[in-house]
Amino acid sequence: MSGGDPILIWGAGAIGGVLGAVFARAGHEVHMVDIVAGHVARIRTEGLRIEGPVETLTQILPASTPEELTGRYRRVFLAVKAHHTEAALQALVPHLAEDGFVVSAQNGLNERVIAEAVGAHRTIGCFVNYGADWLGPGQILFGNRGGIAVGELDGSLTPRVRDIHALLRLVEPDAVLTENIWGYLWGKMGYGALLYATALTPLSMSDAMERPQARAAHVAIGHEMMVLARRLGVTPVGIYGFDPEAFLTRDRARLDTSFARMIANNRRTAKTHSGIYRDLAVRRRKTEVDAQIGIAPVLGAGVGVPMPAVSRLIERIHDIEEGRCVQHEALADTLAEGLGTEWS
Ligand SMILES: NC(=O)C1=CN([C@@H]2O[C@H](COP(=O)(O)OP(=O)(O)OC[C@H]3O[C@@H](n4cnc5c(N)ncnc54)[C@H](OP(=O)(O)O)[C@@H]3O)[C@@H](O)[C@H]2O)C=CC1
Ligand SMILES: CC(C)(CO)C(=O)C(=O)O
Repeated sequence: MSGGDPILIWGAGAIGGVLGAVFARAGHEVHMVDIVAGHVARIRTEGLRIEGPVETLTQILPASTPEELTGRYRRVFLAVKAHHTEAALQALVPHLAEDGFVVSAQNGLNERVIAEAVGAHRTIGCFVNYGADWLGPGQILFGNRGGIAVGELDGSLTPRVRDIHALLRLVEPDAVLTENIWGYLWGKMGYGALLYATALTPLSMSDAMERPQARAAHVAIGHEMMVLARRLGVTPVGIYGFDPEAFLTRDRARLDTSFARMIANNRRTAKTHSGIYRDLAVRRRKTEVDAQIGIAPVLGAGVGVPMPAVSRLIERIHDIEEGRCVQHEALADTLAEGLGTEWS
């Protein structure tokens, strides 16, 4: 057994499942929590199987539903979808030790919500970009390696964040310990918004990003996000080929390079479609849109940054969620039309 306090993973799906299985394989004591009873049962009997091109492993782990869980934990990873964060926290907080903290292994700015619930001093920020899919009870596809960054919200390099960084390096050897976690989270807000645009289509992420007809919309969406980040005083960090400066300045050559890199990276993954696409087309359920990129237009309104293309994107995702339209190859193409923000 490796040193350190036991680790609680709250949300044992694609992201949390990979974390828990890899930590446990390295000898850490890990407890998994999930609301899907059949998944929990499989994890503690036959084990959690991680499969795909990155690596294959099976770990039998202690696991519970939130109702079954007992005890208090110091090291907690939260890996539920962004719109489940508040509900998860309600059940999680009684299990958080006095000196415990929650690491958000999620997309979006959930650190704000977690800090509201448990205090900023008990919240650690984390950016995750490896690709994974929950395939069924006890079974997760680890589709591709991807960036991970972890940092305290105030940028300080504390012993506990160094400890979490060391853990995350078990999953991604190049995981970064950062003094600018908000920069990574906003980099992913920009890139993530593009993934929402790709999910308006049935195409793979790379095919959707490659369509010239969608380029103006993609640029407008990324631009609005990066203008907002800057207005909020954040310096976004480039991730997975997404170049914040290219989207901020809309420099054509730099954008071409950025798109080429995002497309090439997404061609190398066994996870061809985003989690958003899977929610819409495979799992047929609501996406994280409101809790993830939906907060951007609200923040934008507060600081005078209009976000018309992002707002249209959010409306289109709602249209699909609520059955008013279906995914279509050209659905993203018109998002920037007539806004005067077209890229030329
Ligand atoms: N998958 C990926 O490749 C990536 C995902 N992310 C982000 O990581 C986060 C997690 O996503 P992902 O792992 O894909 O999601 P999954 O749906 O695969 O896993 C989340 C798990 O948490 C469960 N859950 C929901 N509510 C609760 C609750 N209150 N208490 C305990 N468990 C709960 C879910 O059940 P149910 O399914 O019934 O809701 C599900 O089993 C998201 O923010 C996502 O955007 C970031 C980078 C890549
Ligand atoms: C596609 C991916 C893994 C980012 O690369 C993602 O964040 C998602 O599926 O939501």
